[in-house]
Amino acid sequence: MRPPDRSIEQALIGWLPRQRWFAGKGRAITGVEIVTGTDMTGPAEDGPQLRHALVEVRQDGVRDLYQLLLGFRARLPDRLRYAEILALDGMHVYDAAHDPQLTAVLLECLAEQMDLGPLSFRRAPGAVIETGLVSLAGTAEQSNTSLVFGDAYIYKMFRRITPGVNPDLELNLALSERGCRHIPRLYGWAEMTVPGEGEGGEQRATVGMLSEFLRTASDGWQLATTSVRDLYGSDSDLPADQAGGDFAAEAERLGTATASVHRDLAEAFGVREVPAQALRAVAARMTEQLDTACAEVPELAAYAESIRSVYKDLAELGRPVPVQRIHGDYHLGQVMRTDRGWVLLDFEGEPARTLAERQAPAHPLRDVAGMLRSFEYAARFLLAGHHEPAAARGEDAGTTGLLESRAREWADHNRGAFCRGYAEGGGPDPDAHRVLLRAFELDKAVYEVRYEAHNRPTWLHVPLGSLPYLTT
Ligand SMILES: Nc1ncnc2c1ncn2[C@@H]1O[C@H](COP(=O)(O)OP(=O)(O)O)[C@@H](O)[C@H]1O
Ligand SMILES: O=P(O)(O)O[C@H]1O[C@H](CO)[C@@H](O[C@H]2O[C@H](CO)[C@@H](O)[C@H](O)[C@H]2O)[C@H](O)[C@H]1O
Repeated sequence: MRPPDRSIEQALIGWLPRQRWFAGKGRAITGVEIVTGTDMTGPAEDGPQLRHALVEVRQDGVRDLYQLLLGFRARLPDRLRYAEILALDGMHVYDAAHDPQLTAVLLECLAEQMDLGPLSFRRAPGAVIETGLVSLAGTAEQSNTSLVFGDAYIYKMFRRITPGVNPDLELNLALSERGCRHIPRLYGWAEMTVPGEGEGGEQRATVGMLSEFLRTASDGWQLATTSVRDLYGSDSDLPADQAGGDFAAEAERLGTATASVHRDLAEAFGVREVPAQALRAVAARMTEQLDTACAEVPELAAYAESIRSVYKDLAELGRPVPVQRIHGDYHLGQVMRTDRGWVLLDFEGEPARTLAERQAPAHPLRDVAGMLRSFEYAARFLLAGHHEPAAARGEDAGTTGLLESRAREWADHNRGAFCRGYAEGGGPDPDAHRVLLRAFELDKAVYEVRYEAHNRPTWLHVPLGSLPYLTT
């Protein structure tokens, strides 16, 4: 007999905060309710059973929806022990995302375009989906759970569910329709009916996306940081382009691929102009973010005046600027180099923003700024501890100065290459839009200061350490 929902809900209060993808960490959970439960396997005497669950989690008066795959087994094999949520009356309830015997059902549902209660599974136009592949749940630090099926597909199971079409699916669908070669091939998606705003309101929401698994790809962050290590380890007289492992040619091609995706997005969703006077509101929002960040991270205050003056330049730009759909959370961890060039992933936008904010059109140089910040991160993150006085680390000041200057050299060299590739690919030339680019880079750096303070305090020195450069 399966435990009653009440017992599962109770167990989830302790289990959810331990999950990497749970967005409400650090806030007390005041209630969990299984809003919909959908059996995805038939009743089996002995075998495991799969139930899809949408749960509402209440914290500080805020209600969030999360998607779970619940597995039920009378005997839990040791290999699934770590995924257990509850054991009651001889039945184990566990996170079935880790059970390939059950996740295989997802591929079947997608291949057959099944409708199961509130859930609908759909194939992308022209796609054929092979079933019977074994899945492995990704171990990456992620906001969602990804299941790799064989070496053919990756199913992204969105964890926090927001009513509406997820921008990742929305943009991937539009880019696929345009034949864009800088995204993984889209095979299908899953959606469901979820409670919406207002009394009795219901809406559809995207809950999963099946894409081509890029099995031979290398991730941009790994490639870039390998190049940085080569430079740190090389003879100090060798310039960045001769130190081995030079990343600049890749950075340039990445710039060109970015411009190509921006062009496809502009054609698919259109471009509109933001009048010059509206830039005051944009600058005011950036200033608000800065004030909040300064209150949380006092070290930022030393740069506040210089940052404000850049935002003032933006407010007074005096000309309209074009805006369009963009990636929205663009960094080296979101791009992969494949045998067909750079491929862009995860068009969801910054995880902490609302759906409306993530769907809002923006200037494409915001993405360029995001990637330039990422180059800065790649160059600086190995300087861990180098924000402390050299003597405290038993080093002389010369070593610190040398590493700092090598970091600057790597970042400048690759920034230049990326911007060149972006302009050559038809994007707005970053060099010709310095006010916009500087404001976007600083806005991102301020976001990162808060992000690191909340999520990875040992990385806080990375965005803080680049502020002297960005503010001069
Ligand atoms: N199509 C793909 N092929 C290969 N690996 C992928 C693919 N999509 C995602 N990944 C891997 O999974 C990681 C997380 O994917 P992402 O879409 O960014 O998920 P999340 O929204 O949870 O952060 C990526 O950084 C990449 O390493
Ligand atoms: O990938 P996510 O959508 O979860 O994005 C969030 O986490 C990122 C870190 O994983 C964070 O990115 C920051 O760190 C990266 C190196 O780990 C660096 O390349 C990025 O430039 C930097 O912003 C991202 O900001 C955050 O939204």
